[in-house]
Amino acid sequence: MSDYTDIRYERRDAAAIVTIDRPEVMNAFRAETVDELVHALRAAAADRTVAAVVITGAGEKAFCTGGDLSTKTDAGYAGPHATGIDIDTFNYTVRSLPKPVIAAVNGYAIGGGNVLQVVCDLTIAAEHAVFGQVGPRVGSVDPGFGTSYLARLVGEKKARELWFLCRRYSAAEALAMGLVNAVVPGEELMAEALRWCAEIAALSPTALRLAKQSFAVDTEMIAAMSRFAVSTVDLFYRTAEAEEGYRAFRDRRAPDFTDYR
Ligand SMILES: CC(C)(COP(=O)(O)OP(=O)(O)OC[C@H]1O[C@@H](n2cnc3c(N)ncnc32)[C@H](O)[C@@H]1OP(=O)(O)O)[C@@H](O)C(=O)NCCC(=O)NCCSC(=O)CCC(=O)c1ccccc1C(=O)O
Repeated sequence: MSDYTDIRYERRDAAAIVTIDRPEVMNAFRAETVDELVHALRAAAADRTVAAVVITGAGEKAFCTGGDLSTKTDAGYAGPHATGIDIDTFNYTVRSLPKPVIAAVNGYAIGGGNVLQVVCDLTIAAEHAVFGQVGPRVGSVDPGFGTSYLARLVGEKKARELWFLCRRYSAAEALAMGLVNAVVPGEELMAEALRWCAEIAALSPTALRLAKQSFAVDTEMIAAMSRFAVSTVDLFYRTAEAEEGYRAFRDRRAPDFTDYR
């Protein structure tokens, strides 16, 4: 599978650049997008000339805005996996990839799009990037990497604030709370990501692989929770409460959850 429809895969020196290419929906992912991301990441893992991977979004507005709500049905996202979208295999592939994966956040990183950058090893954000969780507004939740692992990055209080208030945060705020590693002007984002890849390319690949694996061992319980969450979230997606969330987004109105309190 290299005739991708939803992503682009490019090589630049020792870097592999994977771009989510769905700007018409702010780079939201559907089932095919995630399957293609997994395929591209596996190709980068197998290619000995690749030292590091950069994941970014097409255009200047959005990195990724999570699940594509236009593909969501009353039984969850349209697609072949438990919740429709195989986000669990994506998370596993990033974590098990024996090379650093860098998120280059070029705009909105919202919902599952923020979790996507959270799962990456490193994140560089453009100054205009915007971060946030929106699940409780659109009838979704991402337990595991979206909650506990997020709390490892930003602390328990801040992680709960992200989920319980569903606010948006600037790149400067994201840097201050430990959600990203660095912030650069938008026009310098890819050049900076490629500089980081070049630095990585000069280091011992085996030392990097072992370091990455050792980080992952420590959070395997969270990975297991995320896998379990795919089943539980699947059940939640089938409820009228979840349906109210995504329908409200589509209808461009505020959701009304009063019947479910
Ligand atoms: C990102 C916004 C805040 C930007 O707002 P604004 O600048 O006002 O632009 P808009 O006019 O809203 O958007 C422009 C255009 O893009 C479309 N769009 C944006 N986001 C999406 C989306 N996610 N899906 C579909 N379409 C989208 C929007 O409709 C507009 O199109 P027009 O044709 O021009 O009308 C704002 O757009 C926003 O809040 N977006 C929604 C973000 C959102 O709710 N995302 C889903 C969150 S839930 C989630 O991601 C869970 C998915 C997931 O991770 C998962 C999936 C499956 C199994 C497990 C999991 C798991 O959670 O682990």
